[in-house]
Amino acid sequence: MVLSINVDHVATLRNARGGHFPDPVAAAQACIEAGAEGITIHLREDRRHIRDRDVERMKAEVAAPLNLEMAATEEMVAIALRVMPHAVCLVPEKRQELTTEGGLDVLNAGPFLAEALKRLNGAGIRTSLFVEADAAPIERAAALGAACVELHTGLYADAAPDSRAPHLARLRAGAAVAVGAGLQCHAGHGLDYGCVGGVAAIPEVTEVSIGHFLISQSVFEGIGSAVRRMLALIDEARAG
Ligand SMILES: CC(=O)[C@@H](O)[C@H](O)COP(=O)(O)O
Ligand SMILES: NCC(=O)COP(=O)(O)O
Repeated sequence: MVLSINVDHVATLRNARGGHFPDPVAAAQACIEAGAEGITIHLREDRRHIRDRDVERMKAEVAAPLNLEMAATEEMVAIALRVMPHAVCLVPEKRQELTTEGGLDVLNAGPFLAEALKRLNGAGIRTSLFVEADAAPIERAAALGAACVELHTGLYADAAPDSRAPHLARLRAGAAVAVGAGLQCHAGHGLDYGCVGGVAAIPEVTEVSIGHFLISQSVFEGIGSAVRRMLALIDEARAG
């Protein structure tokens, strides 16, 4: 299972003072040195954390697959085709949201989503749609030509531990639908030490993106320790 670390909130801290540190690129390099196999960044339309220069530097200076999360807009597609990250994950964005609140409304998406996927696929970029773990959006993602889906794990992660079972069952079922539809199945949002194991134990899930909790935990134990601890929990869960 690939652990891709989302370093958005290193940029949040950097932007708090408008300076140069902490540097999200240095954080990404530290994550890779600690054993993470990918980096995820979300270039939001409002640039509240990751900025355009961060995207360019992450591609140029970090020797690991870069997964660029972005809205399905002309502006973002043009940036992706210029920077050429390893992967793009199309996610929903609402200006007023604190963080991503759910999966893309794939079933009601306009024609631009299919166009964006065609252009990104055509450039050789691995495409993914961030979706709820339900058959209809997953199957629609496959029909639209996405290579992957990333299952939104927020409801599972935010649930009280003794209430997670139905959310995990939904993720398991969604992962099976995804692979059955010929998609690579990834997962992410809100995962922490306490709940990552349930998702990591889903055999069809081949990549998880983890950011806010791990960067927050880094404040107390350092980024290398947090990455190694998360990897150990993932490995333990995969081993069953
Ligand atoms: C799509 C998703 O769940 C996250 O990767 C997203 O980046 C969250 O947005 P913030 O990083 O702005 O919280
Ligand atoms: N797509 C999920 C991601 O990149 C990280 O989400 P979070 O762990 O910051 O909630």
